Amino acid sequence: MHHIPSLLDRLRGRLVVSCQARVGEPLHGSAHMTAMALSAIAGGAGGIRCEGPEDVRAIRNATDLPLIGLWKVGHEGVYITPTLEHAVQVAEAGADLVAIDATARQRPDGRTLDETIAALTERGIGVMADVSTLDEGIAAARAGATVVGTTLSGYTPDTTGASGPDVALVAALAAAVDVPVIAEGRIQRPGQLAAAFDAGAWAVVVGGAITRPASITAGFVEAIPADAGRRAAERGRLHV
Ligand SMILES: CC(=O)N[C@H](C=O)[C@@H](O)[C@H](O)[C@H](O)COP(=O)(O)O
Repeated sequence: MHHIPSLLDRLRGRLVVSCQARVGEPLHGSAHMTAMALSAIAGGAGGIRCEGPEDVRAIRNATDLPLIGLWKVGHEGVYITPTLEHAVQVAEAGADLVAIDATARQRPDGRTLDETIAALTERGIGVMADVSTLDEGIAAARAGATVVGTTLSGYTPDTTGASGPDVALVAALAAAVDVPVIAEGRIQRPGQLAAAFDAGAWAVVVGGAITRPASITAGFVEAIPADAGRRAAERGRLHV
């Protein structure tokens, strides 16, 4: 764990960009995600969050900046790095911190969160605890998590329905735990990132607003007025 203090120092006050594309998305694949990561770094990102051992390995080969790795298995329940074995493989692929689901839900390998965090820290692997509530963050910090992130707020049965980022959770965690708090989830605009830092975030992770061109495009498309086509035609500039 000797590298952890300097790693945290390198993340302090920085933007981490999450570069992820699921199977079936046009940008899926390590070459695309490495290009995405390098683009984010060119823009000033201080770290990268990425998914799956292949992408972690590829991006590790492309940068020395801090890497937060995870492994998504499925879409429901505990799907962010669900087992100890997944976490170890993400670390072996080159992640500096491994993000794991740190909610109070039952884990598929039968290990408790405490056992999982203990087994990782014994191996010298730093843990980002992805939580959805204050209580989960406190429990994860107590169990020895290296950092706590708000990643899962809005994505559990008890916390669904949120629209913007959970800045209140960032503030509550920052007041309650003595490990760094990472703000993550639904940060769409620079002002929201600033608000997360003001609330006490150590670092801020932004994903989709930077790295998901399909949803960025959809946001613009949704803004097209319903009568835009008709009004344009009425202006009579059709050369047909
Ligand atoms: C809930 C979940 O599965 N979150 C995932 C965690 O890695 C990613 O799908 C998100 O993109 C990431 O957390 C960044 O958030 P946003 O893309 O909203 O900036």
